Amino acid sequence: MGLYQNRIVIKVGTSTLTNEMGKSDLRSFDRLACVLSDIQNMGYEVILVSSGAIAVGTNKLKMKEHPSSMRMKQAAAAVGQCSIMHLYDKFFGDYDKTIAQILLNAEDIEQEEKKENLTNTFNALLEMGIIPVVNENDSVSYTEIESAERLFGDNDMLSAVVAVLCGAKQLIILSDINGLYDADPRLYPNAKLISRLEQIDETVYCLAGSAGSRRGTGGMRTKLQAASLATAQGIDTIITNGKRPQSIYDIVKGVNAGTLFVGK
Ligand SMILES: Nc1ncnc2c1ncn2[C@@H]1O[C@H](COP(=O)(O)OP(=O)(O)O)[C@@H](O)[C@H]1O
Ligand SMILES: N[C@@H](CCC(=O)OP(=O)(O)O)C(=O)O
Repeated sequence: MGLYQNRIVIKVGTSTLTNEMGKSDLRSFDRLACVLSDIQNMGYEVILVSSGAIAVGTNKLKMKEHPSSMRMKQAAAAVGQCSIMHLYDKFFGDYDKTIAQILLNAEDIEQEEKKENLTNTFNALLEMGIIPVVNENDSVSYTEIESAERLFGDNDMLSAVVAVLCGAKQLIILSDINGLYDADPRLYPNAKLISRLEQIDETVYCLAGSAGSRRGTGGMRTKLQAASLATAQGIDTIITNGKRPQSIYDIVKGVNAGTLFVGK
């Protein structure tokens, strides 16, 4: 399949969009909107895959703890999704950009007709210079939240699925860490950043531990699975730090920042 050389998918995790107290990190939202708007002004087509609905909803509902039941998680996601779209609309609006919301479930990708509709919608939005903001439709689906048989797994996987569906040239996964290290730096402070990988095999999976913050899910393992799916379709995948979205300027020009998984 041919890839669109100017089309980029960026995924941002909960840990980048919320602070230690679980509240929305407004500076992160603003910085991200600024860089992505600027990148679009430079001629790139931008698709944003954003997590954060459950965490932001949990905060808005003033729940004392992260909800443990499925129904409360889904309710929190329904509330939080509104809030994050409101914030994106506000910040992207400041940079004169229009955004659109696309909420997906696994079956939307599995059925050929739905898949085609979805691709047409993405293409129409991008042609009009609109920035689609994608999340899993958590309120009607549980694949993301806790199913054992998961296609998306979490939003890392969803971002790879979207990158493949849209024929993006690059998938950029923004995390709360600079990239993949040779061990989890939270446990091993001397761990070294790996700047480039041609192959994702079992030895690489062995380096990946679980999520770093209470707010993130999946940790590096799900990012490796996403990179594996995307690179198999020729899509370069980069993990980099969401607190410094300015590195996206380098990444789109092919300059390394974080960890690059080379597309095959
Ligand atoms: N080998 C590794 N290299 C880098 N980070 C790792 C590694 N193993 C585990 N991690 C953890 O993965 C975390 C990032 O994943 P996660 O918490 O799910 O964040 P996000 O919300 O950005 O998706 C890091 O903060 C880190 O603690
Ligand atoms: N759809 C969920 C995403 C959960 C998820 O994958 O979170 P993260 O590991 O921070 O990307 C939400 O919006 O809360």
